[in-house]
Amino acid sequence: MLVLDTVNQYYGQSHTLRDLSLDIPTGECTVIMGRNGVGKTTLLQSIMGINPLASGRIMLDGQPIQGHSVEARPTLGLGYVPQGRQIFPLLSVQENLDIGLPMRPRGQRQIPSYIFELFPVLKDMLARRGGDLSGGQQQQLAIARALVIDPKVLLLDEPTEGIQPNVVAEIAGIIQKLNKDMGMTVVLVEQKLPFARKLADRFCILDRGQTVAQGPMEALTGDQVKAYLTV
Ligand SMILES: Nc1ncnc2c1ncn2[C@@H]1O[C@H](COP(=O)(O)OP(=O)(O)OP(=O)(O)O)[C@@H](O)[C@H]1O
Repeated sequence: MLVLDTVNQYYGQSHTLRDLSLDIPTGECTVIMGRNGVGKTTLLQSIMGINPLASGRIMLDGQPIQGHSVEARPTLGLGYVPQGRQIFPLLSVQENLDIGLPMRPRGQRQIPSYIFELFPVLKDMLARRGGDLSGGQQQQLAIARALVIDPKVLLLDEPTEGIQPNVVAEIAGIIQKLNKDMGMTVVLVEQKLPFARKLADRFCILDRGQTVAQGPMEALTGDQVKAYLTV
């Protein structure tokens, strides 16, 4: 279980996450939703240690993780696919993947073979520069790169943003395999409601840095969608 307990975070004077508490159950897919600017990316970045907390605790399987540096968080089992993918455009696909290898245990520093089973397209493009891939292929590379460390929890920030519908369906299938077949805990920031409904077991809606609604996905009501999600 990943637990956020009364988390507060500021950018300068700007109070971005406000007493935010959230339980993310192991093995489930939890979607974080909310309008632009409510703090979804900040929440994921705080879990990854990119943004220091002003107060509150983040615990993974009962252990507080704030004491761990941003570099150490992946070794705790946290895989992160940032918004906008942020692959290295001038490095090859192989080099982008290899970046995670030093975080694997000694003696096991090779790309796990299941990654190429999930993303066969990447195997055919290992020598190609990341920047020469299509948007969908770059998103696949970003997910694959996060998987190199064998994460327990995979955090994905708007993985469908700017991606063609056929690739969105492919990415949905991959997330489902990771979550439902392999039991990986998934935290998904997503604005597209049908995609969220397809994948998520639970939802959490943020508004101005606070959790305003959460529960099983099927309990999300039309009124909540209207109040917090539609523009
Ligand atoms: N590095 C930063 N410095 C200062 N303010 C920031 C920074 N990053 C984000 N913010 C502000 O914090 C608030 C929350 O931003 P955040 O990106 O977490 O929201 P979001 O819900 O992910 O939005 P979006 O859906 O647009 O990605 C916004 O008002 C944003 O302008």
